[in-house]
Amino acid sequence: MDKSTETILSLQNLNIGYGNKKKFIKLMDTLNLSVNKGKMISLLGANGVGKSTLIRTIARLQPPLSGQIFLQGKDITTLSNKDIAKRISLVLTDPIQGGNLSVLELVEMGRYPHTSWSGKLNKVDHEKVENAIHHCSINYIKDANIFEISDGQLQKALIARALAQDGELMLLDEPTVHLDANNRYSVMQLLKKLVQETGKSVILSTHQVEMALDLSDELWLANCAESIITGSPATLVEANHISRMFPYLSGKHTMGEK
Ligand SMILES: Nc1ncnc2c1ncn2[C@@H]1O[C@H](COP(=O)(O)OP(=O)(O)OP(=O)(O)O)[C@@H](O)[C@H]1O
Repeated sequence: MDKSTETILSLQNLNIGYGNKKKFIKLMDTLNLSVNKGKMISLLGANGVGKSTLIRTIARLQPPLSGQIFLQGKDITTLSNKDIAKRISLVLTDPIQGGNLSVLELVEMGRYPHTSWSGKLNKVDHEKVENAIHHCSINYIKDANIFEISDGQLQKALIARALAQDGELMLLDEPTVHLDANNRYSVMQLLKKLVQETGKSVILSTHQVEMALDLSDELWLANCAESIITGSPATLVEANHISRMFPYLSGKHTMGEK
């Protein structure tokens, strides 16, 4: 099979939201989407539209209301937690639990789904950790404590942990939140570089519309009233979906003329 068209993720008739006996909130309806190998996808949409919920559902942190999710052809409900962790690397915005870790130790945690019960890292694990640190250009802080480094550096360390985990799919919920403009750009560029150099697929949620337009292979536009609209940035700009959803950008951003 041509690797570039290999489907890593497929969502089939997926409905997401929250439901219990008292309350039922459907956020996104009948999602039929797929992600190919080596693609960077940005998930855009207003506050509360359900971006984090979608990421959490794909990562199996919460169940869908209905429908199915396939990871490399396997229904995720049939996979063990360890299998999921080997296939999906997740970067959330939650504060890190775990106390007094160095950057190196944080990145090493990415290998835990691959180690035996002892949790001991072998030669391959150490190589993957070194590689991830190298790719993310954080060698200079690898011995620093994670509480001593800046938010931008920590975000890169978390991405390195996800890379060391070596899942085919990286899911990141607002990876640039709390970062200054330079660091937002540098983190998004890092993700782009990783997609190009490692062939991983990335889905990230963000409110950084312009950077997503510049760097993504595909956008998923989540809108309360409709199902997700997908396409390349150029296609979605041309079809006026971007100007309709983000009117503040009007006249400021058309593809190729910034
Ligand atoms: N555990 C929960 N139970 C019920 N409703 C929830 C729960 N968690 C989130 N919601 C609701 O689901 C909706 C979507 O939340 P979500 O965090 O997925 O949105 P989002 O698009 O990521 O928003 P933002 O851009 O602000 O981060 C919100 O209205 C939120 O209040």
